[in-house]
Amino acid sequence: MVIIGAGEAAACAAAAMRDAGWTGAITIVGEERHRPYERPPLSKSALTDEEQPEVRVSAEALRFDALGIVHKSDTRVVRIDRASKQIHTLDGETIGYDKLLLATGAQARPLLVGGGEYALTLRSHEDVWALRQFFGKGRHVLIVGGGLIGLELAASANELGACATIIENRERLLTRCVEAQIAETIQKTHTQRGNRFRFAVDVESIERDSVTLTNGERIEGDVVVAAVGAQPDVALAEDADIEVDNGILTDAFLRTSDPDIFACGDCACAKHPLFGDRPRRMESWQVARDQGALVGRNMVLPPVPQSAVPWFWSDQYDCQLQVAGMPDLGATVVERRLDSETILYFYLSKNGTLVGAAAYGYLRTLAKDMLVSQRLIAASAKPDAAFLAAADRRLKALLAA
Ligand SMILES: Cc1cc2nc3c(=O)[nH]c(=O)nc-3n(C[C@H](O)[C@H](O)[C@H](O)COP(=O)(O)OP(=O)(O)OC[C@H]3O[C@@H](n4cnc5c(N)ncnc54)[C@H](O)[C@@H]3O)c2cc1C
Repeated sequence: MVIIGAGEAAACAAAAMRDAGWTGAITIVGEERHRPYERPPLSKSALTDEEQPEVRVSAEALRFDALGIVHKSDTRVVRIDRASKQIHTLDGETIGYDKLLLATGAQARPLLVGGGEYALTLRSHEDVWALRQFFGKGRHVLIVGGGLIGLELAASANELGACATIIENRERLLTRCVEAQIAETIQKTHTQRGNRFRFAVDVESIERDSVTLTNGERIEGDVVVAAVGAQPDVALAEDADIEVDNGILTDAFLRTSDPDIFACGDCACAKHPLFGDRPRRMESWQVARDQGALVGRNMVLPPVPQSAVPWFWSDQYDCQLQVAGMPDLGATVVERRLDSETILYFYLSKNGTLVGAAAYGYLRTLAKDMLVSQRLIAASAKPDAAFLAAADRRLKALLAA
């Protein structure tokens, strides 16, 4: 078993292969110098903690030695030869495989405007080092992109006494993943703390310490950060003629168009039996873990399809955003107000099936309902909309129905 990429998904897959009974060799080849580590803290505690940030190694990677899993770090794979079932590394090494897993993740999307090279990005532990020096008291951080990473960066900058200006080319924040009401609340939280926004305008050009917008405005700051999304790392798959479309395409069992090659995590665009025929690519820690665990199992045992409900979160200040399932498949949206700060939306498909849920506010208030929502989505439940809306009625009762 060979795995390309040494992130969260790879670590879970390798451990799952052993858990499924595989006793042969497992080799993970990753270009970073660290053992697989958790990326979510990079935009949060790794920036705000006073101490120097340490790599937080994934739980499964701590078991590599005990499980007899070989991890080749600092090693970039440059080619897959499907005919001879071998991969080739930049150092000239050749490694043969019986089954191969692509867990190559994603890279921060660069800003393709004049001076785009001045903008810093955040994907790796090393990127945090570059950013930290600009996140102190009195600094002004210019963030291009009002998505989750951009907003978390703005919150972290703010917590350290800096001010952030977010430039977003859509009319509002988070158009892709949440209701306008949640986006407005998030924006308000930032504004109250002194962060600023520019909407519906693009960046024309960048200099080391300023951005010029397409409306002619020039904003000065200490650093420019590009937070304009991530692109799946599909180059190896494309070169090997494996099917790719916004990620490495897989069926619900996480098999690619080559029966001996699998894909999972941020690089994979996978079918999911709960959410129709269209394959979906998710950038989520939990999805990377769930898909890793499933694919590791499927590479050893008779395969079973994805069933875990996709889920992600974002922490900003003392609030959390959580999204489960596929809200974009919803035809009807039902609001459930949990308290003055915390709101939950349910997304029902045309036939009344619960396909998604999104909540924003205090974790302690929303956590239970979001857990139940995931279970209802997994069960393809068709809950009564009035029941969902009534915050005094316990969602758990719907599980028994
Ligand atoms: C700053 C940040 C904050 C985040 N916060 C959250 C959050 O709050 N909540 C949430 O749900 N998700 C969050 N995520 C997303 C989550 O971390 C990712 O979805 C998850 O890490 C994906 O894991 P992965 O293993 O698929 O890919 P990755 O973690 O990207 O790992 C892929 C690895 O493969 C390596 N690789 C690629 N190509 C090659 C090659 N040719 N040869 C060798 N190695 C190669 C890469 O260098 C990388 O180390 C965050 C991500 C970032 C970047």
